[in-house]
Amino acid sequence: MQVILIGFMGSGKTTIGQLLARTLATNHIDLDEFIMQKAQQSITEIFATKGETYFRQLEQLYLKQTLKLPGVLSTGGGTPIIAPNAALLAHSKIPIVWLSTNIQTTFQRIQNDTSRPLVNDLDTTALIKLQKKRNPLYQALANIIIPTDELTPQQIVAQIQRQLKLA
Ligand SMILES: Nc1ncnc2c1ncn2[C@@H]1O[C@H](COP(=O)(O)OP(=O)(O)OP(=O)(O)O)[C@@H](O)[C@H]1O
Ligand SMILES: O=C(O)C1=C[C@@H](O)[C@@H](O)[C@H](O)C1
Ligand SMILES: [Mg+2]
Repeated sequence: MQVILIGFMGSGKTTIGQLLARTLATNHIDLDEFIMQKAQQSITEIFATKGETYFRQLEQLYLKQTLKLPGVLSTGGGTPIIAPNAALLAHSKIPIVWLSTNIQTTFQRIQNDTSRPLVNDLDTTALIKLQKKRNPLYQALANIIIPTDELTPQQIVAQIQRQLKLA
C-alpha cells in the first residue's frame, strides 16, 4: 500500500500522514524528516548554509528513494513544484492526495512556527502569491483533493480512506 500527500506548507501533510499511516498500520515517511536525517541538519540550517538550490537537489534525490518505500509519503510543500519531481510523482502510479487549504488557514497553522525558511523569509503578500501560484500544480497531480479547512485530522483520514477505498 502506498499513498502520497501533497499540499502547501501547513496543509497538514505531516500530521495527516502520521495519522493515516497509524490507522492503516503502515509506515509513515516524511520527506522533510528524511532529508534532515540524511543531512544531519534542519531544513532551516540547510537553506541558511547551503541555499535552496542545494536543498532542492537533496529533495529530488530522496524523493526518488522514498517513492520506492511502502506506506504513506508526506512530501514537502515545494516538492511537486519542481518539474522533475512532478514527473517522478506522476509516473509513480501511486495515488496522490492534495490536502488543500485556504490562505487564512495557512496563516493560522504556520504563523508561530519558525521551522519553515520560506515563511521566515517571505512577507505575507509573497506567501499568498506563492500559494496561489502553486495550487494549480498540486491540483494537476492530485487523484483526490481534500479541502482541509473545516475538517479535523481524523475526518481527513476518514475521507482519504473512503475515497481511495483503503481498509
Ligand atoms: N486539519 C487540521 N486541523 C487543525 N490543525 C491542523 C490540521 N492539519 C494540520 N494542523 C496543524 O497545522 C500545523 C501544520 O501542520 P503540518 O506540519 O502537518 O503541515 P505540513 O503540510 O506538513 O507543512 P510543511 O509543508 O511545512 O511540512 C500543525 O501545527 C498541525 O497540528
Ligand atoms: O513549501 C516549500 O517550498 C517548503 C516546504 C517545507 O515542507 C520544506 O520542504 C521547506 O521548508 C520548503
Ligand atoms: Mg510537513
